[in-house]
Amino acid sequence: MLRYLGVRKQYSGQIALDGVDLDCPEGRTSVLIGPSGCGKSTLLRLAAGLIRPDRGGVWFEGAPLAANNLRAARLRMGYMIQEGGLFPHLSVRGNVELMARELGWPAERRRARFSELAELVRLPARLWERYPLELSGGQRQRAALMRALMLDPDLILLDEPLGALDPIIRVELQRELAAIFARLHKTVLMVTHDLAEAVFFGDRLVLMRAGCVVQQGSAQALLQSPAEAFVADFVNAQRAPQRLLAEAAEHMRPADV
Ligand SMILES: Nc1ncnc2c1ncn2[C@@H]1O[C@H](COP(=O)(O)OP(=O)(O)OP(=O)(O)O)[C@@H](O)[C@H]1O
Repeated sequence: MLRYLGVRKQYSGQIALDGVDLDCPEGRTSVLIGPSGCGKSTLLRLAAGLIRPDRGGVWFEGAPLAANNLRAARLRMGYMIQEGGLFPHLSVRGNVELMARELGWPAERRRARFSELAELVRLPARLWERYPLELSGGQRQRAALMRALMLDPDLILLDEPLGALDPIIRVELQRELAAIFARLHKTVLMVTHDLAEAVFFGDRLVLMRAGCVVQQGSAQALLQSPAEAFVADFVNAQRAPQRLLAEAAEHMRPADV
């Protein structure tokens, strides 16, 4: 569904992506991991069409993303940027319903979808009319997640979606989101700094370093057969690599074997 071919991207002379080939298959969750600054968010921005590659291309549903098809493609994507990116002058409801309003959804449909999502992310009704500045970081993150999911997109791009949440809500949301993505056959490309979260969500893990993909495949493959020393170092830097391995075995799908 989403494919990067030979993608290179520089920001003012500094290389952010150095020839990335990556396939995000339909109905699967691919998780980007790697050290800070290795290019993970840049990959999401390219998919959302916010920036253009200097070389190579980003393909969505078999067609290269270009000026003439970007808007139609964007309407089928939900994108949540790292800090949430809520508009400060709009309430939670205003932010979440913005695109649906622009597309002419009747008020009743908007409200029904809003309530469904608020329940999913556990955002209490007393916060719905508040402005982003009146929310905690975790509440803002949940509102941003609602906004990304509002139009029921086929492709979901999430940049550290659960990073600001407290551990209990985070674990609950991990479970529910993973179940929803699987049930509704969503294609997801997600960034996380937490390898345990990556193992939990990811059908496919993509480990990056300095603008390049170092290894991609099942969590099991990454943990048990690291392609190079960097992969092993990255895994071993986690608090409980052995536990991750057990979890990876538990979450493995038949297709990954
Ligand atoms: N707008 C920009 N202008 C200049 N350099 C940028 C810009 N955005 C990103 N970069 C640089 O490009 C590189 C890749 O950035 P990117 O945000 O994709 O990394 P990341 O892996 O998502 O990092 P993190 O995990 O810290 O969010 C970094 O060196 C970063 O400093």
